[in-house]
Amino acid sequence: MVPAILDGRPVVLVGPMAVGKSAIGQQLAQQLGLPFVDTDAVVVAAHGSIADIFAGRGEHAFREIEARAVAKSIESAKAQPAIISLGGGAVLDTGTQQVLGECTVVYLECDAETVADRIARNTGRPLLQGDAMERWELLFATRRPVYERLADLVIDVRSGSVAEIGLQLEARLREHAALKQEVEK
Ligand SMILES: Nc1ncnc2c1ncn2[C@@H]1O[C@H](COP(=O)(O)OP(=O)(O)O)[C@@H](O)[C@H]1O
Ligand SMILES: O=C(O)C1=C[C@@H](OP(=O)(O)O)[C@@H](O)[C@H](O)C1
Ligand SMILES: [Mg+2]
Repeated sequence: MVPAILDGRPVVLVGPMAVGKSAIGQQLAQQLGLPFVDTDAVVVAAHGSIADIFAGRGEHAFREIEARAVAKSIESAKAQPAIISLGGGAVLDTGTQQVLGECTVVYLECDAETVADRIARNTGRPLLQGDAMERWELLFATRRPVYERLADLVIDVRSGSVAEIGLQLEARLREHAALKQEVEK
């Protein structure tokens, strides 16, 4: 049976790099007893590391592979409910934007100050080579309107642990599902 909190739709977490999409998605899935799908992990399992794909085949090839992984993951989550976290740039694909119209999209909202330490610790992201913070801020500025436009729910992740934000997100999803049911009555 599909849990009422999902409202029949896959829940998909979006937002810029290092805001916690993977960690909070995993946490939420665990709370709800649902499978968790990280589309970056789907890509890596089939094609090797993201850094190697960027280096060997370029960003364009990565985006094509990513869009297919996102579409497949969302399609299967319609039949077999799951929580899905995307990579930060997946929302740029117009096909993905369309598919997200059939999901509950959660935008994790953050700022440069909060992610600075996490970005400094993890140097594996190909798009953050060089001055990582400058690159992050530039990417965020161009992508922010897309995240905002696609979002059904916006969660402020500037404070709180992964566990605390997971519980907040669960409460917001319940509220959202209940409101939708009320409107559809
Ligand atoms: N609210 C949080 N508090 C502390 N650490 C966090 C929080 N959210 C994420 N992290 C940590 O930040 C790093 C990046 O998180 P991750 O989930 O990989 O981000 P994303 O998938 O958005 O790039 C990970 O080490 C994760 O454990
Ligand atoms: O923002 C991006 O363009 C990217 C974000 C990464 O995922 P996270 O947002 O989970 O770090 C990963 O998909 C790739 O390095 C590209
Ligand atoms: Mg991630």
